[in-house]
Amino acid sequence: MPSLSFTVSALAKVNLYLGVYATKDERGYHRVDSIMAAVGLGDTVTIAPAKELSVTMDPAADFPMEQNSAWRAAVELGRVCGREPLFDIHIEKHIPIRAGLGGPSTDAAATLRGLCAAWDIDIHDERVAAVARGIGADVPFFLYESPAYLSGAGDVMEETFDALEGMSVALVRASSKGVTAQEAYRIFDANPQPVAPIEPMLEALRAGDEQGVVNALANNLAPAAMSIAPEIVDVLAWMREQPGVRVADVSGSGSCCFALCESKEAAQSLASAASSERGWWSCATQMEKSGSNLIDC
Ligand SMILES: C[C@](O)(CO)[C@H](O)COP(=O)(O)OP(=O)(O)OC[C@H]1O[C@@H](n2ccc(N)nc2=O)[C@H](O)[C@@H]1O
Ligand SMILES: Nc1ncnc2c1ncn2[C@@H]1O[C@H](COP(=O)(O)OP(=O)(O)OP(=O)(O)O)[C@@H](O)[C@H]1O
Repeated sequence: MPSLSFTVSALAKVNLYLGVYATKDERGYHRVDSIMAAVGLGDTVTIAPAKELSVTMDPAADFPMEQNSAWRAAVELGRVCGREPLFDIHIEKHIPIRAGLGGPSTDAAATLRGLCAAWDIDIHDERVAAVARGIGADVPFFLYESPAYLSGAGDVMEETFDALEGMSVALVRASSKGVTAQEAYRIFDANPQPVAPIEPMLEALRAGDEQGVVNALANNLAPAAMSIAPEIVDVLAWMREQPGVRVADVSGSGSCCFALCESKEAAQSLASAASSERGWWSCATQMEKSGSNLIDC
């Protein structure tokens, strides 16, 4: 039995740029260009040695543990590395689901990070990247620095940027059942949307130009998310009117929206007003340098 326990922070992401194309790969996944940034809202994943594998969540999951992204990541990494994943994995959930914030994906990436530490495997080993991609398109992002540009199905690392750390962000999600990525891509196929040019966002990130990032924010999956969860339209209109908001958009497939704010205070006031005036889930946070981090071992 391995001897060490690990605690890993599993942060959420927002998409600063999402360009979905109608073309698909052999799995039926759309070709996308995705630029994601980690934010300070996160789950906490604790991994402790045990006699057999188990995954628990707080609040408790309403689905079998074998379907948990963390379980799938542990089993698959064990298989490719010839190890038995004998761990209790416990996830303290804070990231809302069906929100486009990458919750299940970051939990899987945090599990991979913890198991790599336990088994002394380089997190950037090609086997780990392949396992990550097999669990979900967003998983590889959480193994690298943030922000990052990924191509392919949104799972092939192209470039990371030394930019935006600490930038204030507010997250708002109207209460509803949310949107799954699968549903959003299905609606996109029925009505494909044009892709915004990616170069202005890449140039802004390379230059560390915050205003350039604000100007280049784009997501052509947002109309699909809005048709599934029409309350997004109301949330975004409201956010864009709030003081200190530089820009606001849908994160990935939604239904969570995010605003890049002028200050920490602006993000905090927006989040409190969203909850107190509108009854929406909200969070004031900031951009972080990496989507998953070992915080204790
Ligand atoms: C919307 C985004 O979150 C933007 O970052 C991602 O593209 C989705 O990433 P994800 O939730 O990790 O996606 P997965 O769990 O791998 O896939 C869920 C479903 O989304 C669709 N999917 C996902 C990614 C992609 N490039 N094309 C797709 O068509 C597929 O129907 C897939 O069955
Ligand atoms: N660790 C996990 N945390 C939460 N949900 C999980 C986890 N593992 C598997 N799931 C399943 O994933 C479903 C949510 O998937 P979905 O792709 O809609 O997530 P999301 O939060 O929108 O993330 P993304 O931004 O990556 O699309 C849950 O209803 C649950 O059945």
